[in-house]
Amino acid sequence: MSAAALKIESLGIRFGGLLALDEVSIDIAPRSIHAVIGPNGAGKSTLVNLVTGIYAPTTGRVILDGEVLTGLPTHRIAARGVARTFQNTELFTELSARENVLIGLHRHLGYGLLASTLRLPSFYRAERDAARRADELLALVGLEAQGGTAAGDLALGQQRRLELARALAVGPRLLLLDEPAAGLRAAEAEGLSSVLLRLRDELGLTLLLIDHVMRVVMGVSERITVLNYGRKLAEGTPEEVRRNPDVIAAYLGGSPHGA
Ligand SMILES: Nc1ncnc2c1ncn2[C@@H]1O[C@H](COP(=O)(O)OP(=O)(O)OP(=O)(O)O)[C@@H](O)[C@H]1O
Repeated sequence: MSAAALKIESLGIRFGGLLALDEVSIDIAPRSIHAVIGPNGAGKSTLVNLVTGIYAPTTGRVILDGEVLTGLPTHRIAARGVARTFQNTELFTELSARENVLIGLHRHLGYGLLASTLRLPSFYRAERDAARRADELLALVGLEAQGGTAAGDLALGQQRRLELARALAVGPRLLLLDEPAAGLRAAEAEGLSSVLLRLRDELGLTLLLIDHVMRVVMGVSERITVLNYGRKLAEGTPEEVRRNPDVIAAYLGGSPHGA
């Protein structure tokens, strides 16, 4: 897996009369964690939906390692190595943690209906490899002891890490995270932060992180972009952003949780 550089160029989208994102440009270095923060309705989720191809922009484009993603269908963008997690976890609660990861792996490996129906040797080999890979991914997110536990029985912090493991099953180079720390207790948020750092440092992933939990954002990000009313309000290191008077003013009305 090579590290991915993401270039967001003058990206904009209009929903009827509302300019939800107004010509926003962001450069994200390979193998880095870049956060996008901003008050509710600032355009953060819209940005993720534009990068993953769910929405088509009114202006601008998204470029991953020199290749233009804008205009490609979502599955082609995913095939280029872009994965995401959602604000609300989308786990199969009745299935075990390991099975949830295996589903992600099967979708990705797709060893073929013929091999699986006829139980060809390639099927068993693929199954064995998938089981090993699922356990590796669970260990990576600190859930090695929870493989057999139903996803619905895991604590919220564990469920969020399981979502990460499942997203990793498709072998992404760029991971987009939509509020992974929302609602987590302090210790859980800390556990999540250390997993995010591992994904960057051990897997060499590039991460675009959206979150309101400032402890996590400030603790893991190299750079932060602040959006407000669809526009870029500020950008810089966590320290620069924290001291920026425009950012402080934008947050005065509704201070970010966990700040
Ligand atoms: N599909 C859509 N149709 C119409 N308006 C939309 C659509 N998606 C988002 N919007 C509007 O675009 C603006 C930006 O929304 P978005 O969800 O991106 O904000 P956000 O920064 O992610 O907010 P939050 O922190 O609450 O998740 C909002 O005013 C929202 O109502």
